[in-house]
Amino acid sequence: MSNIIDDILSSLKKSKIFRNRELLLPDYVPDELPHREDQIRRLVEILSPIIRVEKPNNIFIYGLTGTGKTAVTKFVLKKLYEKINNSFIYIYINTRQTDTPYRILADMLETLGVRVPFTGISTAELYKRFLKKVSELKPIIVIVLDEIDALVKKHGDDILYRLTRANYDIGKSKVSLIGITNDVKFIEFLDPRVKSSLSEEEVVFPPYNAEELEDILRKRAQLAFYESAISDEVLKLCSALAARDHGDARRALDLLRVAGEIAEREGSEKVSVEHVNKARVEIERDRVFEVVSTLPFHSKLVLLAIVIGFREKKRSLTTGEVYEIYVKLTKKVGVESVTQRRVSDIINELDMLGIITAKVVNRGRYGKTKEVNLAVNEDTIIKAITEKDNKIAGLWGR
Ligand SMILES: Nc1ncnc2c1ncn2[C@@H]1O[C@H](COP(=O)(O)OP(=O)(O)OP(=O)(O)O)[C@@H](O)[C@H]1O
Repeated sequence: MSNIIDDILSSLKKSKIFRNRELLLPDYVPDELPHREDQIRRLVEILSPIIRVEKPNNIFIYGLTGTGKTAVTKFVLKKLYEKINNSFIYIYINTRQTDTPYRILADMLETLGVRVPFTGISTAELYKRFLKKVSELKPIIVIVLDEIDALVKKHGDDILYRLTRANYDIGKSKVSLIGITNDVKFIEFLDPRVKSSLSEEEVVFPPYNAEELEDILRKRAQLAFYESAISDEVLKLCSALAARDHGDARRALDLLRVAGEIAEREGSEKVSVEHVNKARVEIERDRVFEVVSTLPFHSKLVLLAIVIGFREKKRSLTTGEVYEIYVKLTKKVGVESVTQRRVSDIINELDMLGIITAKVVNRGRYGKTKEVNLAVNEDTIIKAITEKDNKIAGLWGR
């Protein structure tokens, strides 16, 4: 047994592919961010009052996923901090991970050096302590709230409202906010006062095109891979695939990294086009697994109804057929069913997630219905539904 482990460890140690694989991981902030010069310049200009210890305007940053919003923001703040660290402090919080107003305030206080018990104090009290600490400090406080749509969808915009009011509450201009989101529609749902305060300045991150992605990948690959392990063909393929997807640099980097990992597992000395294609399948399978296994209970049942209907009828299904099978499943698991209207909404949600396709068809005097088809591998769906949910696993005889 220990021989197997030693063998694997020593083969990993002597990677022929990666010089430094970590440089391709999503959290790594590279020292160069090609094709984001405009956004970097804008952010530096907006933040420049901190040099004089004056509060910069609040900034609202938006753009699709993987367009470099987080990387650029962290990069700019880190570089500014290296140069002028006595005039400001910055706090970065990803509100999808730190997902309650309590934890957000607690994290902010802890970054400012104030210890906070895990529970036992109210959010209002924490906010008061935060204001007190901020007004005592000399530097400007820049707070980055990444993925703020996640926070607002879960907890409303109360905490944002408080933070946009912080300067009034302490009677000094000390706190600057940077809100980041990839959900452009989200801002419309904000309280108008929060909205206008947060978007004193707006910075938009457009998607990358294939050539830009290729430049980005090439720079990252030079550091992460041995020169002999990577080819132009592979870089071009990863960029083209990610550009087709909507110019997502994260996806391009993931493809390249996973292709490298597959090449390494197979003992190859070079990443090939075939490795990239295998990486595509592996990433898609992981994505489907992640999306499906975290669906709410009734959405899982609806999806299972679609899989069962498909196996029986071997053709696309109507919403009515899906509903019928779904109701039978709810009886089997002993839960109350939701309405047909809600099932129809769930079908739309599954469509938006890319798990199924639901196309409206006109059936003449029978009115309109939807043609429901599966868009991803059936076995991955079943595995994701049954592995994480005992109640549903029973239906499948596991
Ligand atoms: N111009 C660039 N040069 C090098 N790497 C980049 C560039 N833009 C993005 N990346 C890399 O792509 C990945 C995704 O970028 P980032 O997390 O900044 O995207 P995002 O716009 O914040 O996405 P999301 O909205 O999904 O959080 C990261 O690994 C980042 O380092």
